Amino acid sequence: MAAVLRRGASFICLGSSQLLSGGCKHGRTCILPFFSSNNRNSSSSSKIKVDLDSSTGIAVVKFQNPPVNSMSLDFLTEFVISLEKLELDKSCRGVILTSAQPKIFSAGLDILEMYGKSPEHYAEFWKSVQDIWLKMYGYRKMTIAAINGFSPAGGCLVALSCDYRIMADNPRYRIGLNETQLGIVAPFWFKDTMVNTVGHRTAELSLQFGLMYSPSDALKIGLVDQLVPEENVLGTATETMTKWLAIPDHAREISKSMLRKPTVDRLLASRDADTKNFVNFVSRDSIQKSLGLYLTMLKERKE
Ligand SMILES: CCCCC/C=C\CCCC/C=C/C(=O)SCCNC(=O)CCNC(=O)[C@H](O)C(C)(C)COP(=O)(O)OP(=O)(O)OC[C@H]1O[C@@H](n2cnc3c(N)ncnc32)[C@H](O)[C@@H]1OP(=O)(O)O
Repeated sequence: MAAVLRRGASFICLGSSQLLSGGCKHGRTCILPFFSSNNRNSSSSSKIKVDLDSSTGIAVVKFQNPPVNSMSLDFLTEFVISLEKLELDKSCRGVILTSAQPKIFSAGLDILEMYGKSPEHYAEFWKSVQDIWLKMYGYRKMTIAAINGFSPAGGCLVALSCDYRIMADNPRYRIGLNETQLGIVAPFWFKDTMVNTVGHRTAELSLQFGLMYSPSDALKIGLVDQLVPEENVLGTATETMTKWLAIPDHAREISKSMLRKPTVDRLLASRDADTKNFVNFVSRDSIQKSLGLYLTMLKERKE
């Protein structure tokens, strides 16, 4: 039985029951939107903060999973629920993704979810990674990534899945699909997303070397669309979204679907095989060893 708390106009539901929200179907703790009296609807689960301005139709979704916004199973579950709710909300026309953490957009998939766990856990985790990509790449509403920090691997994939990317022009930041540097392999749908954005030859170099690009190099290869001073990232994203929203929604949405559906369909046609492939791959001793060494390297860097 779920514990349901009512706090003013907001509901919080805890547990696996779905008494109040279609969004709680994943059986995890979730918090329903808090409706205020003005045009802003905010909701804040533990890892994702949503702020929807229904007068403009623009929602800002902030990652708040310290220290580095790594995408754990819980993070991905909350993220997909938030996007589902916004997709169903008629007052929302566009979504900006950004980070509440300084200097980091997202450190990518949580490596601890792929290290030292059971095959069942790997399968559950991988399905949630597939879910977020399928949701984002096929998202009906306009999406902008406001990339205000480092964005390796899964963080880069999330940005690539948006319709437009604005990055902070800070030469210390990096973005890219660096999987091979960890001794792992970006699956075919990560690769497809990269190829669709930067072209085949650049993707060949990028994926094989596991290249991480500075903002100016990322702009050169078309991995991001625009660089702005760090303090202007969210403001520019909001202005840009307003321009895109001048296009009639149905026309933009159908155009996006024509371009992206074949890529989405490739994964939909082979989800189970892709999951099995991931579980077999990540369970190998050699891959576990690589991930263990990488985690140690991350820790030792600080000492
Ligand atoms: C053909 C078959 C194919 C089948 C498929 C097979 C394989 C699947 C591939 C799966 C695709 C994988 C995608 C991914 O996203 S893998 C993750 C890649 N991410 C990274 O490489 C980023 C690693 N992190 C960093 O580079 C840095 O942390 C940073 C983001 C630049 C931030 O640096 P800094 O501010 O200095 O923070 P720290 O390094 O000190 O980190 C703070 C703590 O956070 C831990 N951490 C960092 N990143 C991760 C992560 N991704 N997952 C889990 N934990 C992470 C770090 O260890 C620190 O922990 P501590 O405080 O306990 O020491």
